Amino acid sequence: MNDRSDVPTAAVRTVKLRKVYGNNVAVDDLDLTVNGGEIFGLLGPNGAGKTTTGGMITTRVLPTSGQAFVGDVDVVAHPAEAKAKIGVVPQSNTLDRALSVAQNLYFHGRYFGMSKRVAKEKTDELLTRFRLEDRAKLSVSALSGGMAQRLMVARAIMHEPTVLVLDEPTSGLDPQSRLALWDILRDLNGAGQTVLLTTHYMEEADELCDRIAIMDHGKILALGSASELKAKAGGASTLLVKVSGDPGELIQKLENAIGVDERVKIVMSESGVKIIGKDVAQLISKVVSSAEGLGLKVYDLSLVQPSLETVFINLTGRELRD
Ligand SMILES: Nc1ncnc2c1ncn2[C@@H]1O[C@H](COP(=O)(O)OP(=O)(O)OP(=O)(O)O)[C@@H](O)[C@H]1O
Repeated sequence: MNDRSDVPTAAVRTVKLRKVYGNNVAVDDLDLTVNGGEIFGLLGPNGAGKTTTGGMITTRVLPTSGQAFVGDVDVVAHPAEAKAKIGVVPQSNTLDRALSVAQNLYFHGRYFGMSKRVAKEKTDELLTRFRLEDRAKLSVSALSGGMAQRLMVARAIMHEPTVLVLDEPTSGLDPQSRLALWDILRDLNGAGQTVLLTTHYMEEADELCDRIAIMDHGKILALGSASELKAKAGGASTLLVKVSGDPGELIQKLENAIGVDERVKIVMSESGVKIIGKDVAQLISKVVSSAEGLGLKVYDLSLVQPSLETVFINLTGRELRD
């Protein structure tokens, strides 16, 4: 007997979800499931299609084809119903500058059908919870970036959505505000809130997310927990080499000396030359002699353990960063 009554409905599900802009396939037949109660991260470089995916799930971008569901609600067929189940924190500041901090919350509550009394109570509760009570009467333009972001999260969860969707939530925040926001998201999730976020910060995905989908060119390249993804990279680590002089020459020479294939990849990054592979520690002497042969001085050499960055480079041959 195939009794599926005990299988919980996914918090978010996409079926062959697709968005095409002109000739550009921004999201390419994406099948994705976010389980209730998890923090799910879409990790990828700029232009991977993360924002467009989030936009389609949150009804702000119309799919070219395919479907997206929040719970069992089809977001294209029933956008109003879907919106009530979704809390959105967009990439840019969308707080209403004509309103005070408290009013931004209050009117959001009213918009979602709360009575004046309930909207007022909820506003006060959220201002306290997000440590904004002493700013309640101020204009939102008086808030720091971190505070504005906290207010946007407070506003997004005010109507108790099934899923909280955040697009690059810590982009542009200082490190302290970033950590504070991670704490807030962990607390919310601890209280049962399902979270879907997009990010191009591998640390953010690594630290925060239960499961991560690595995305590039509109497709998911790999999916799993951070440790599962790192294990999939076959334990590849990174040898980071810094030389005085032109590292381009060194890359050329190393490619000849080491032989680059699917087991070893060499990329140039801002921080130096990265050699990625399983046993790269064994290549140290070859790297040093290659550099010396070119008259380049190696002034730093370090071995970096597998990270999501390694996973991304292994999958694409490119760096995750811009
Ligand atoms: N409104 C639009 N019109 C035309 N092309 C678009 C539009 N929005 C996105 N694109 C294109 O779709 C692709 C995916 O963009 P998207 O913004 O979803 O990526 P992303 O991974 O979220 O990157 P970012 O972090 O820069 O927002 C890119 O090639 C982008 O140029």
